[in-house]
Amino acid sequence: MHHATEISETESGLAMELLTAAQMRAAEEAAMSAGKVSGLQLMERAGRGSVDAALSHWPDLAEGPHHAVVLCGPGNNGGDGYVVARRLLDAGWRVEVFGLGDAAKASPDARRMRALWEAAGPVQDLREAGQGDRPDLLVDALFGTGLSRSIPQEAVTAWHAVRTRAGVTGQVRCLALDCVSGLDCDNGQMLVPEGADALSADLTVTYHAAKRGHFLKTPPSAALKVVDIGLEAHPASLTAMPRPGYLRLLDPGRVEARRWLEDILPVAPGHHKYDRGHTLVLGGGPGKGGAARMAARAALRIGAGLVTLGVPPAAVQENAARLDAIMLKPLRGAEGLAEMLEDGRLSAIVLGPGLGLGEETRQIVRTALGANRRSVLDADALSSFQDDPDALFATLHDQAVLTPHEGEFARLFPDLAHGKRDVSKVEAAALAAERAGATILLKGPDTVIASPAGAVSLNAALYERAAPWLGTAGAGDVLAGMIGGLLASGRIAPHLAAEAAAWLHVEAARSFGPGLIAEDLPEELPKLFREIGL
Ligand SMILES: NC(=O)C1=CN([C@@H]2O[C@H](COP(=O)(O)OP(=O)(O)OC[C@H]3O[C@@H](n4cnc5c(N)ncnc54)[C@H](OP(=O)(O)O)[C@@H]3O)[C@@H](O)[C@H]2O)[C@@H](O)CC1
Ligand SMILES: [K+]
Repeated sequence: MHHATEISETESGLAMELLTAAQMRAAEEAAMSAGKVSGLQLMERAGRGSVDAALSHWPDLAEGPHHAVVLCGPGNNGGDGYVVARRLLDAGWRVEVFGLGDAAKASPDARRMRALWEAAGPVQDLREAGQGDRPDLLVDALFGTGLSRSIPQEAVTAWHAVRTRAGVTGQVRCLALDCVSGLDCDNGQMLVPEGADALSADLTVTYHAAKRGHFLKTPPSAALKVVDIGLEAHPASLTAMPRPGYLRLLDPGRVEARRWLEDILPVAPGHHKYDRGHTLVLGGGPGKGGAARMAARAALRIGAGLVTLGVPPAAVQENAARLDAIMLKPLRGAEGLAEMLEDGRLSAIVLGPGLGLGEETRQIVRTALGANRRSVLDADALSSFQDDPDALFATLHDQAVLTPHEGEFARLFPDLAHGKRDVSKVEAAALAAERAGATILLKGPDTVIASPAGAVSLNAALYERAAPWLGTAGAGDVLAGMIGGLLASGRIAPHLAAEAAAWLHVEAARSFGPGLIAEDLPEELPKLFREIGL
C-alpha cells in the first residue's frame, strides 16, 4: 500500500492548520461573501482537483481510458462527485453514476452539477450498484463535511457491492472525495450503522486544508492529498503562538525543520555544557532501572549538557555498571531529592519511568514540582495520583509537561477520556491542560500536545509518517527523556520542547525503520540531526 500526504504548494514547508467542518465552511463562506468565488466554481475546482490528484497518484489510470463507478450523496459532496463523473467521461472513461437521496432537496450547486452530468449520462438508483463489471476506480462522493449522523445502511451496502462486483480481476482503487463517507471530520470517529463494515479508501482528496478527522484515530484512508481550490490559506509558523481554536499539524518538512529545531535544540557555538542545562532523571529500585536509563540516554543525546540519574542507594551498583557519560547519584526519597535540588544547576527533572507506584512517588513528585523545576511527569509519576488527581493538579505549574498514554490519561481525567463521543482527542487534551495548568502530551499515533495557554498541536505518525515500530516497550520512556533534555536549557517553553521531542521521536523511528527497539531511538538522533542539516 502506498502511504502519502501531499500538501499544496502554498502550504508546503509550513505547519498545516487542521480544520473542523465549521472552520472549512467559514473559509468557504468568507470567500463567497467577498465575491471572490462562487460555490459552483469551488465545486468545479474540487472535482477537477480530485481527478488530477487521483491520476497523479495512480499513473496507470492516467494512461488510456478506464472504468469508474461514482456514488453520489444528497449534498455538496455528491455535487463534487458529479463533477468528477463528468471530467472522467470527458477523458474518455466509461462512467456509471449512482445517486442517493432526493435530488430535489439538494443544494442549487449540487443540482446544477447533477444536471450537467445528466446531459451526458443517467443517475441510477443506488440499490442497483452491485450489478455490472468491476470498475478500476470507485469514487466515494456520498458524504463529506456535512455528515451529522451515522450514514445510511444503503450507502454502506452499495459501496461494498461495487468493490466486490464480479468480472475484471485486479483491485478496485477507492477514491474518497473530501473524506471517507462516515468519517466525522472533527474527531475521526466513523459513523456507520451498528454492525456495518465501515468504508475505506486508498486515497482521500480533500480541499483547501486537511480536516482534523483525517489525522485523529486510525485513518480509514491509506493516503491523503490536499488540493488548492483557491481559498485564502492561513499560513502557520511553528514558532509563533497559534491563535485560539487553531490546531496545527507538526509536519514541517526537512527544510523548515532545520530552522525550527535550530531555535529549540540547546546546542550553539560558544555554548558550554551548563548553558545546555542539566537534566536529572529519577530511577527506580534494583532491577527497575532500564526505563530511567533509556530516558537519561535520550536526554543526553538530544542535547542536555549533563544528565544525572538519581536512584535509591540499593540500585547504585547495578546502574554504575551500565553508565558512562551519564552521572549517577544515590537518592533517598523525597528528602534526598530536596537536598539534591539545592543545586540550582539541576534545571530539569524527568520523573516516572520505573519509579514505582505509591506515596513515596507522590512525595517525590510534590518535591520536584515544589522546587519549581521544569519537569516531565510520565508513567508511575502520573498513575500514583489516580485516586486523587486534584492533589496532583494543585501542585502542577506551567513549567511541567505530563506525557500520559490514553490509559494514564483516563485515570487522571476520567470525564475527558477518549471514547466519550462528544469529546475529540484534541478537545480532551486542551481541556486537560487547562485543568492541570501544565502542558499535556497525550500519546498515540495521533499525539496531541496542548499547553495551558491554549496552544494545541498534533504530531501524527500517520500516512507517510507512519511509524508502526514505535509501538515498542520503552519508547515512551525515551520520549520523556527527550523532552527533559530539551527543557534543561531553559530557553524554550515546555510545549515547544514537547512538540519538538514528539516530532523527532517519530522521525527517529522512521529513520531506523524495521526492527526498532526503544534503545535505538536515542542512538538514531545523531544521524537524524545530520540529515536535517543541523
Ligand atoms: N466547504 C467548502 O468550501 C466546499 C465544500 N465542498 C463539498 O461539499 C461538502 C459538504 O457538503 P454539504 O455540507 O452539503 O454536506 P455533505 O457532506 O454532502 O452531506 C450533507 C447532506 O447529507 C445529508 N445527511 C447528512 N448525514 C446524513 C445521514 N446520515 N443520512 C442521510 N443523509 C445525511 C444532509 O441532509 P440533512 O442532514 O440536512 O438532513 C445533507 O443533505 C464537502 O465535503 C465537499 O465535498 C466542495 O464542493 C468545495 C467547497
Ligand atoms: K466522501
